[in-house]
Amino acid sequence: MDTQTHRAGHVAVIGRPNVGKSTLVNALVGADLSIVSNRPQTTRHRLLGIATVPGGQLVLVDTPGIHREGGKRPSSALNRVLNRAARGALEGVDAAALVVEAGRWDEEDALAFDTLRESGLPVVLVVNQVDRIADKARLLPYLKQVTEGRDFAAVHPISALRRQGLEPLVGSLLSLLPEQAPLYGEDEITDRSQRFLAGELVREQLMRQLGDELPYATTVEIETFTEEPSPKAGVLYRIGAVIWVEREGQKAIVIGKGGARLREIGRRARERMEQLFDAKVFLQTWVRVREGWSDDESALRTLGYGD
Ligand SMILES: Nc1nc2c(ncn2[C@@H]2O[C@H](COP(=O)(O)OP(=O)(O)OP(=O)(O)O)[C@@H](O)[C@H]2O)c(=O)[nH]1
Repeated sequence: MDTQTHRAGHVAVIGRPNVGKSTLVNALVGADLSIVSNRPQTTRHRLLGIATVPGGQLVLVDTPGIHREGGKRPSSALNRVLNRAARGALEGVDAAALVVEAGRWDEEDALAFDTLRESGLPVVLVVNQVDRIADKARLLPYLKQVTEGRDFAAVHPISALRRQGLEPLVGSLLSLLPEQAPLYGEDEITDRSQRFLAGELVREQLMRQLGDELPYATTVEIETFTEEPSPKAGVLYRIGAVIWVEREGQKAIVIGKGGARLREIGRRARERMEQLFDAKVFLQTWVRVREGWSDDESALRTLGYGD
C-alpha cells in the first residue's frame, strides 16, 4: 500500500437526534455496513462504521456528550467542565462532521460547533435533508447565516436519504485526515456480524431499561460467542456478554434489586437475538467494574452530569 497518498483517521459524527446521522453513516459506508467485530469497545467512542474509499479510510465514531440536548448555554464554570469532558471524548478524533437539518440552526447546534472548535477539531458542516427544501434559493441565505463568523473547514449541503452530495463530502473529510495507512485491515472488517449485533442488542436493552440512569461510560463486550447444533432449533448460540461500568455503585444500578434488572435486560436481549438469528440463544450477562476512566467524568458527576 502506498502510504504517501493514503489518508485515514477518525471522524466524529455529531448532531441532534433524528437529524439523519445513521442514514448518513449507512450511506457513506455502503450497503454492507462494515464494522469491526472482533475488538472490544474499550475506547470512549462507539464505532459507527468504516468507509473505505480509494485513497482513504474514514472511521466514523459517535462521541456521546458533545451534543447537549436542550441547547441552553451553561454557566461558564459548568461549561469548562463540560468542555473538558468533551475534549476527553474527542481524544484521538481527527475531524468532526456536524450534521444539521437544512433550514434549521439553533442554540443547540451553535453549542455543538463551539465545543468542537474549542477542542481544536476542524469541523465540516453537513447540511442534511436538502431534498426537503423545495425552493433551493432559500438555502443560500441559510448557509450564509450559519457560516457567518464560524470557521467551518467545509460546508456540504447533502441528502443522506437520496445519497446526494456525498462524494464531495467524503473528499473534504479525507483531506482533514493524516496521511497514513488504513487503521483497520480488510481482515478485521466484516459485515455486521452476529457477534457485533449481540453486543448492540444488549446495549439497546440497557438504554431502554435504564434510560437516564445509564452510566455514561458503560460499554458492552461480547466475551464468548460459540455456535453448536441444536436438535430443536437447528442452531444454538452460547453468548457471554460483559457490561462494563466504572464504579461499584453503577454496577448495583445495572443489576437492580435482587438482580431483577439485569435478568430483564438479559431476557429481552436474548429474545431479540433469537428473533434476529432465527436460532436458540443461551445468553449470560455479567456486570464488571473497570475503574479509573477519567477524572473529568467524576467532576461531571459531582455536578450531576455524566451519569
Ligand atoms: N427527507 C430526508 N429524510 C432524511 C434524510 N436523512 C435522514 N432522513 C430521515 O430522518 C429520520 C431520522 O434519520 P436517522 O438517520 O435515524 O437520524 P439520527 O440522527 O441517526 O437519529 P438518532 O439515532 O435519533 O440520533 C429517518 O426517518 C430518515 O429516513 C434526508 O436526507 N432527507
